[in-house]
Amino acid sequence: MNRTELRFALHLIPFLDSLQDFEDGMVKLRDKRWLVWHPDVIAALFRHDRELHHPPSRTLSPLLGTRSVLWLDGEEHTRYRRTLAPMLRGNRYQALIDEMVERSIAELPSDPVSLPNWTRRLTLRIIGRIVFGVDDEELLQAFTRWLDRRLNSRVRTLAHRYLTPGTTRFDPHLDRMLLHRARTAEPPALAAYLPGEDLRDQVVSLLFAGHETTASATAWTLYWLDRNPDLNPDLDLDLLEATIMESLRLSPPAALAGNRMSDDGMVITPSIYLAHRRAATYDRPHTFDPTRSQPPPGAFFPFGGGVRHCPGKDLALTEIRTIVRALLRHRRIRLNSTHCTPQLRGAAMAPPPSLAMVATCRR
Ligand code: HEM
Repeated sequence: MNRTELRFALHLIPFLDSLQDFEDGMVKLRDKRWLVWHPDVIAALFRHDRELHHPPSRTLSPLLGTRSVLWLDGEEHTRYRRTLAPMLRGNRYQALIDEMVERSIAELPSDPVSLPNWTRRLTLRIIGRIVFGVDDEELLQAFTRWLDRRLNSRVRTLAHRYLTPGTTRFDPHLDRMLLHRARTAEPPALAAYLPGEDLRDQVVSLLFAGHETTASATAWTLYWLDRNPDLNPDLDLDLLEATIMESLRLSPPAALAGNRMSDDGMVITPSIYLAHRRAATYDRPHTFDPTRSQPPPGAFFPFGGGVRHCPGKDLALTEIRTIVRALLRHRRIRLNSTHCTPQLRGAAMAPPPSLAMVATCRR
């Protein structure tokens, strides 16, 4: 591994920050491996996505399995997408989300809680209900413990990736519990529509993809609102939407989209983080400004793009909107947000667990 790749692997965010003035909007990581963020290149890449391959993430595939929808390709991938698209529409679950959010807010103590941990627990409960059709707190806690042991620390993540590459990191006991829940799910729960042969990998992938990023997007939105007390998006839905979008721009939950590979083996990684902070595209790129105008194609893609664009986008936005509005309606929020260095979980960029929220009742 060369020095550039080592910095990419070990210090992703400082490495990306060091590239912010590169006008080309692309950098070679090693032979046949490029990191790209120029909007024209990104737009062209997504336009031709169907002709490209989508190799598995070396960090995530030992956890999510080789059959995960995140890296299946061709006909199999199209079939899964067709099943998932109608099942992940946000308005289908609005009543369920309202009820779960209200309950979680009612349970909030008046003592400080870790904001990222709270949003993670809530979004996992929501996707758990969507996938299995029932609440199973014990199962979700076991899933979180399993995930945390593998992704919670950058050192652990990298040790697994480079010292024991290719080793699966499944927990047979947890897999048995997940499969039992999935096999006994009744329609309209999502698991009831997934084919039996890949069930474990798809269920784990949906639970993972369906909560980590949404949790971090919600926590970042609340963070930016706390830093900009003049904004009052509770009263204005357009402003709330613009605030969420600007938070997704400046603090994208996924710093990188999935790898793309050409027939001759050239691997291209789109950098969401760098595209969203490009000075040639955005005026004052590091300033939080929800009044920005529409960015050009290829400049804003928090949910990726092309044939792999996130199928959970609508659901995620419904969750973020609902959680933020309900919190602002019921509680007065204070965060201890002075030092908020992003924490990486895989390539997901979350606020650190030390970001604490005090939520007092509004009277
Ligand atoms: C704010 C929240 C979310 C963000 C920022 C986000 C972001 C992303 C990104 C960047 C990708 C890769 C796209 C690409 O490579 O072009 C992706 C893929 C995916 N996401 Fe999301 N996501 C979010 C929420 C969700 C939710 C709620 C679900 C529900 C299960 C979900 C399920 C998936 C799946 C299954 C894929 C793989 C799609 C494929 O490869 O065809 N995501 N997401």
